[in-house]
Amino acid sequence: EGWLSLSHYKNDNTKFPFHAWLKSQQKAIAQHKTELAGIPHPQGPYTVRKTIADMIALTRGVTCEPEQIVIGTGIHPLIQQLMAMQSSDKKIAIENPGYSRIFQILNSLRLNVEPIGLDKEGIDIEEIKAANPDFLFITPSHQFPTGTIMPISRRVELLNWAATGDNRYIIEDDYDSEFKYGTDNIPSMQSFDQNQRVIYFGTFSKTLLPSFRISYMVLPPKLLELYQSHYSDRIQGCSSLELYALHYFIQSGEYAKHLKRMNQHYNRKRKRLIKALDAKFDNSIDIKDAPAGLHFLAEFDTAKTYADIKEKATEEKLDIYTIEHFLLEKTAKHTNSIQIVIGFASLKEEQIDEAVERLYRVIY
Ligand SMILES: Cc1ncc(COP(=O)(O)O)c(CN[C@H](CF)CCC(=O)O)c1O
Repeated sequence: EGWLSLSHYKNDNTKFPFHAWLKSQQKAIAQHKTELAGIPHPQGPYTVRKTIADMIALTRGVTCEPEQIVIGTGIHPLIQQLMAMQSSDKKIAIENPGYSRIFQILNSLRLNVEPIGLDKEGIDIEEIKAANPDFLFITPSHQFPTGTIMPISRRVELLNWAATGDNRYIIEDDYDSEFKYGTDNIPSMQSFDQNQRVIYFGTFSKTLLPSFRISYMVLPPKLLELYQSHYSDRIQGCSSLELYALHYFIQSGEYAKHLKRMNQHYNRKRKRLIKALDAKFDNSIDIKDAPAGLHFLAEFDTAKTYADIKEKATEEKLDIYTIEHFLLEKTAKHTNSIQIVIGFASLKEEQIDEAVERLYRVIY
């Protein structure tokens, strides 16, 4: 039989309301033929930015004007724009383990990038102070990939750190923050930043579909000025048809309805998967179960190496990513356990038992 996926890459497309999206696209065409005939504002159509600004104010406490929002075709091009307008002597710190793709991109821009370790509350503040970076790239809402939800105390410490240096910025990557299961939804760091030091990043990849390529950043006023002087002749990358469709999808309440449905759906699947894993692996598994997002980290007692695991996973046709995919310095020290990032979004509920069986055969 075919492959099963425990990858964190894919969403569950069986639940996407394609009909509702189609209706939003039809509305976009009916109402915006003039705009569709031209090229959009470099940051994306104002109407769409206003809708996003209103939404994140409500859901994440982000305070911003539509003028501060820059829409882009993913976090990668947005980060590239942000960093390309900085002088090349800037230093960026990034969580390790963390989002290795961003790490690669920042390195390819020949920037000074420094991996920073984590403690149980998230990124290590002592290491940050020692590194003294100009930018700090973090995922406080659900640390990628360990899942840690950064407590408010650590967030305040980081905001104080940012405020006590000139031109220090925190890049808050709030991906998959829309998915919380039974735990309170801590507002964004941007919402309690008093010194305009937080650059807020959001994406529709996790809540809609990653192939839509619709993401955005919220720039503090000073960086917005720099952006507008650098990129006034830039052309927005996203399709205006899709952006206006997004606008109607949100305005019609379909987006909120979809989020509610997906939270319930993912929570049910997550609980069932964890139950099946605990039953099969008994006490040889330690699940770092942060009740958030579309994946969690699990540690397994085994003498196997990461190379063995990868090879066996291919044999078993099980799509999984070990912690190695997220280590920025690619040195997974060999101990008597291995860590795997388990994504549950694309797995169907009826496939859970089979996936757990295969995982067991991969590890033992
Ligand atoms: C930490 C993090 N912040 C943002 C995104 C959203 O990016 P975009 O779709 O461009 O808006 C992702 C999505 N990451 C991809 C799918 F999971 C790739 C994962 C990998 O490279 O391991 C992510 O992990």
